[in-house]
Amino acid sequence: MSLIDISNLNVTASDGTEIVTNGGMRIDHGEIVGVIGESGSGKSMTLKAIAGLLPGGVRARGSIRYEGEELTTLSRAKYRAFRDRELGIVYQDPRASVNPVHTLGDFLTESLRVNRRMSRAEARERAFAACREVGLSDPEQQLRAYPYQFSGGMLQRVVIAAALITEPRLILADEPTTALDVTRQAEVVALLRDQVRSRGIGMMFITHDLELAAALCDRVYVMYRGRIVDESPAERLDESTHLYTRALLKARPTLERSGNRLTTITEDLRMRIDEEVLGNGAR
Ligand SMILES: Nc1ncnc2c1ncn2[C@@H]1O[C@H](COP(=O)(O)OP(=O)(O)OP(=O)(O)O)[C@@H](O)[C@H]1O
Repeated sequence: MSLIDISNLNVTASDGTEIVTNGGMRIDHGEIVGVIGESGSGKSMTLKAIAGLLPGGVRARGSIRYEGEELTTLSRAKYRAFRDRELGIVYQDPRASVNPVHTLGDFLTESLRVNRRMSRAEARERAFAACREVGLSDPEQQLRAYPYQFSGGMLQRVVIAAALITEPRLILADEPTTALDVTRQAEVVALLRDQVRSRGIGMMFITHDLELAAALCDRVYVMYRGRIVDESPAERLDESTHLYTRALLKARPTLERSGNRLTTITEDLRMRIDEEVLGNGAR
């Protein structure tokens, strides 16, 4: 049985606009699954549907099973308990995940104290260990600090520590390195990969970056206009025959052809992709 098994997922905005159409996806135990696609293709909304964190007015229909348990019918309270028990979530901007007026120690220990009812001392011990695991050298001092005292890369390490501290079995990572400078990006990806692999847990990793997805993931889904249009083992992504995946591969910025990515997907090509994917030209 897969860790996560999604079928017929439809995510709809309050005005009826379809955001995700007939989504189907699975993540096996211990598997790192990439989701790639352009901005607005529905990657984050798929993640939020799994986490039960869709914005107000946005609805999900269909089936999302976690080890066979249907999530879409859970009450709010049960969904919250499920998230706390099973999921770790890492977003793009670490500053949006933390409370600027709370110390990082409070941030890291809050869910342990509130949801796991750990004593202050026990939660602090756990937080120290979690900090060391993500490469923070002086937890004693760092846990007393406030978010503004940390660089983006260091803060993302703390957010990853917080995502792992409750020992989840699935990490949902939404472009976790996009907001970081290039030198920090590789470190944070390596940290996530090492932690996920050594714990044998699953991860959904959303990215715009095809090369990163190919290098990090076991399997990759490609999304276009709310639809999952292609799926490939990561090491064979380069060989995909899907028109859109081929267009993404061609549009990759290279050293010779740097600059705005995806500029080589021309309107003409887009119309052909729409015809193939949607069956009837533009939506
Ligand atoms: N609160 C909302 N209500 C209605 N529609 C929304 C809402 N938030 C986002 N959308 C729409 O849902 C679609 C998918 O957005 P989503 O954030 O999942 O895309 P994405 O692939 O993650 O893009 P990005 O890479 O830019 O984050 C977009 O067309 C977006 O405009």
